[in-house]
Amino acid sequence: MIKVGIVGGTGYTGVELLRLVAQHPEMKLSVITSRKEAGQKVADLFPSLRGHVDMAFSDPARVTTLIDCELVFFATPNGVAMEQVRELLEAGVRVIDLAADFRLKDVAEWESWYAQTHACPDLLEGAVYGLPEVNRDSIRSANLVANPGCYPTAVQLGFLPLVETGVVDLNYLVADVKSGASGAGRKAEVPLLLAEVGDNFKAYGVPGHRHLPEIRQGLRLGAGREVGLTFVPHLLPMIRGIHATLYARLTRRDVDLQALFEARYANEPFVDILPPGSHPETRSVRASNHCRIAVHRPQEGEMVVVLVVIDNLVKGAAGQAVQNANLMFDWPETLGLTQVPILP
Ligand SMILES: NC(=O)C1=CN([C@@H]2O[C@H](COP(=O)(O)OP(=O)(O)OC[C@H]3O[C@@H](n4cnc5c(N)ncnc54)[C@H](OP(=O)(O)O)[C@@H]3O)[C@@H](O)[C@H]2O)C=CC1
Ligand SMILES: CC(=O)N[C@@H](CCC(=O)OP(=O)(O)O)C(=O)O
Repeated sequence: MIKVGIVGGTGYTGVELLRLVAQHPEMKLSVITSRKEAGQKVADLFPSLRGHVDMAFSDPARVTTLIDCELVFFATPNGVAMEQVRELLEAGVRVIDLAADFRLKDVAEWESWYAQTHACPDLLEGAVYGLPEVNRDSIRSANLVANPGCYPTAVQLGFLPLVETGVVDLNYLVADVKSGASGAGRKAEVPLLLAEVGDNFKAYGVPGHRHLPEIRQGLRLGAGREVGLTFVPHLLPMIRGIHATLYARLTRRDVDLQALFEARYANEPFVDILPPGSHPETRSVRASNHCRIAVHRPQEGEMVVVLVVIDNLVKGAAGQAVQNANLMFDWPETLGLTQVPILP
């Protein structure tokens, strides 16, 4: 078993990591941090973990045992991991950052979207973008993995079969994506109150959302050229789940889209291409690491519509991080990730 640390264990992705690490046969939780809850027992704060996690939160400013871990997950806000990663890497600790610090290769682009100066731009080149369906081999040998964002996971998995094969107009891709409120993190903010999110529905970030450059970077690499993308996120009155509706114009009419998607993901343990005519639901992936995709060509016209669902906290964050860890430590890729989704 390897020793695992989690920095930021009281957020939604940190608690989801705790749930998954507690069930993982090769990981032993060694450190879990929180500034606000330091000294508190994890199971007192999160009773669902009673009997599974017998440990207290440590103050990240005082903890010295992270460097004794083989693997540290950062489930912290953007800008935290980049301040600490160098020391961990130099001590031989492998790191998976669930935030965005190492996702963009272009430091100027990162600094303009995240409105911060990057603390270690020299580490960007060696960091591996942790989308296993694209970078599996590089992830295996990576010491620093940038876990993708939740929206970027759904949008890239849905568009990649189309852009990699060049069967759509790459100048006009449209991603209309909806997220549950847990995507915004566990914080006390008025827009996240039940009376604001509940029985309500709205778009946000239309002029520009920080996931736009991340998605564009991934699609550009898949297509081998720049892509034009309109990305519009929405906040749904539900807790978990992302639903992406993706639109593109076909440049080839003779393509069998169902066969294309099935072939692209034939060996992927967590990507499920649904039968023709399907409409995936977010609850079909709730609390699981699966991504379910349906591809449509309405009225046999020139538009392709791809529907993608993931759980933002699992395939969109903590589950994907564990999938990456499985690759890094040469374990079966599905180890500890075989949970069946929860219905209803
Ligand atoms: N929610 C989601 O669906 C997804 C989130 N992500 C990303 O994952 C990261 C975590 O997200 P989420 O769990 O939602 O966030 P939360 O806001 O819910 O939790 C953040 C956690 O980080 C800790 N923290 C905050 N500031 C610091 C700091 N300066 N140093 C150390 N610890 C700190 C907090 O605890 P305390 O303040 O007590 O220290 C808390 O445990 C974010 O970068 C987010 O963008 C990625 C994909 C999906
Ligand atoms: C619903 C909601 O608010 N979602 C978040 C995205 C979540 C996320 O985790 O983004 P990073 O990992 O890139 O920080 C948002 O739009 O800001």
